[in-house]
Amino acid sequence: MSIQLPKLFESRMQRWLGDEYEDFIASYERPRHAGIRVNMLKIGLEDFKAASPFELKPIPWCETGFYVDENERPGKHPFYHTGLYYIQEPSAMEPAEALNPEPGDRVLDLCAAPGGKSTQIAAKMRGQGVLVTNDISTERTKALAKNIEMSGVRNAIVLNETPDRIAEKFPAYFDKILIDAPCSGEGMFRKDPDAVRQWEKHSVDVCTVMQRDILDTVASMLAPGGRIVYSTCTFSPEENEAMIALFLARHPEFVVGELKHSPLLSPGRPEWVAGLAESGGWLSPLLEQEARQSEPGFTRPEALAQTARAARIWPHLAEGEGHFVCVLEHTGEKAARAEGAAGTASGPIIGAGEILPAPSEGGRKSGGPKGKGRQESRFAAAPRREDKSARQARGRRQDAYIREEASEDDVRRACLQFLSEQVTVPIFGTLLISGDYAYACPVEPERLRGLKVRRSGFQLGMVKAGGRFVPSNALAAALSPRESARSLNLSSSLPEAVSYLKGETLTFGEERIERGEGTDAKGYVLVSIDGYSAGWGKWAAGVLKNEYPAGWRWNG
Ligand SMILES: C[S@@+](CC[C@H](N)C(=O)[O-])C[C@H]1O[C@@H](n2cnc3c(N)ncnc32)[C@H](O)[C@@H]1O
Repeated sequence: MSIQLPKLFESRMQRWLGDEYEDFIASYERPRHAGIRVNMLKIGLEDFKAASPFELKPIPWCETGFYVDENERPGKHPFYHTGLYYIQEPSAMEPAEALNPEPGDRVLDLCAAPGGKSTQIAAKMRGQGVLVTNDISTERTKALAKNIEMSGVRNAIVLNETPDRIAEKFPAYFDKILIDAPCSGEGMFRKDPDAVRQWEKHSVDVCTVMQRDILDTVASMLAPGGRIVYSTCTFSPEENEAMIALFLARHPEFVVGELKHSPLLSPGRPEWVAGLAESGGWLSPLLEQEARQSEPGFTRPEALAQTARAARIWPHLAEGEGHFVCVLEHTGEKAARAEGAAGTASGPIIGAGEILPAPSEGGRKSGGPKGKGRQESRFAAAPRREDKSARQARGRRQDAYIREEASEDDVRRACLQFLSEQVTVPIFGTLLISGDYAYACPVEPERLRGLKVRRSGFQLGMVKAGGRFVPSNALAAALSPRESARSLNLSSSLPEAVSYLKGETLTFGEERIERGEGTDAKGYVLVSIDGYSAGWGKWAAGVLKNEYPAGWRWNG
């Protein structure tokens, strides 16, 4: 066998799988499976199938997921840069399917980096509702923010926090929570040789402590009647069935929900936990202690039996790596949420030329723009009255822009001005200014106070020296060409697309810039590839200055 599996792992699997072990171990000789998931925020499924440069084979448990040949290098196609798909391990597509987020939901993805499941959740939410996506690792939230933005997500906040600090700000808030838990990673041994190196005797023990704490904290953030999906990419029953059974013992207000099983999604294995408990010595110290303390703990047959309703994806039974998924339903009654609550389709918009109050949790506060007509209108930055001292202060600030930070009002004004000139659709949320950056925040900004926030919402842009507003690439990626006052379409089959993605300057005449009548060709242009937005360029006198961000560029 080319992969050297840890001996202890082998003996544990042999013990649990019995006759099935030979098939299981033989799967390590077969190649791993690569997958992509179509981003429905940017393209419809049928359109993608028609345009796909790759041969696609459906992934049975995810309608938008497809197996692709890794040798076709899906990361090296212009469509990848336009966010039309996300490269994702096929089994990893199941947890967000089980969570089933819907437009208007409030969703937390707690352990989210680098963002595979968050982008999947966001696509299902269709830009409506609130997605809080978080990871405890500062470094990993950089990739998370980038993936959220490249996918054109408009309703996400990216946090870099511990679960308990989020819980302080969002008690009983979320309708749906995904815990893609840190785990011993046994299911990833075939895909990632590093996972083998990192696995050691104590991995399972260490992970169970983290998982237990995360589950308990998350329970306090779920609204009555809500749903938690707990997933791992490991086989060990301590981190899966036992973890769930103990959670049920501590939280009788939850039951394990049904999952669509198929020959490819196998049921959970409660009998392994019962066997563990009886034989002793196989449990992590934490679980042994818990099982004793929280009598009847997972030895309660009824709680343990529920874990059969969880699902496992096995590499010898399905085309995917090892995964465990369990739905936990809160048995409380769902409270009705008032129409117009934060982030929903009828919620407040920014860009109407006034500073809107924070969105209320239960519905719209007075003072914000109201009515359908208002939402359909273009942005119009209404002039605001400014007294003499404010005018003088602004004048001084503009003189000293290079040395001084722009004030909140400057950023707000510049942002609204830009939106009114460039963007032809409303944007939902409260305009929140953080340093030089402007965001459309989908929750009451007060909730974010004191938290480590990487993105306070949909990043619209920033103010640079001289008071110049520079739109973010997040904004570009989320808009369609017709939502921008100027746009330029490049063809994926011509070298110009890759030139743009490499950050090169393009030269062309104004006739290629699509724009409304009376709109000057000079200015910010939304650059798309085959009709799907990628980023900004700034055109003047036949030259398009490339604004595609360095960190997103095509390498090599
Ligand atoms: C399995 S990975 C997540 C993969 C991600 N869900 C995706 O689909 O791309 C687990 C993540 O949990 C994060 N993590 C570990 N402990 C955590 C904690 N206590 N709170 C939040 N995140 C945590 C890790 O940094 C890691 O990024």
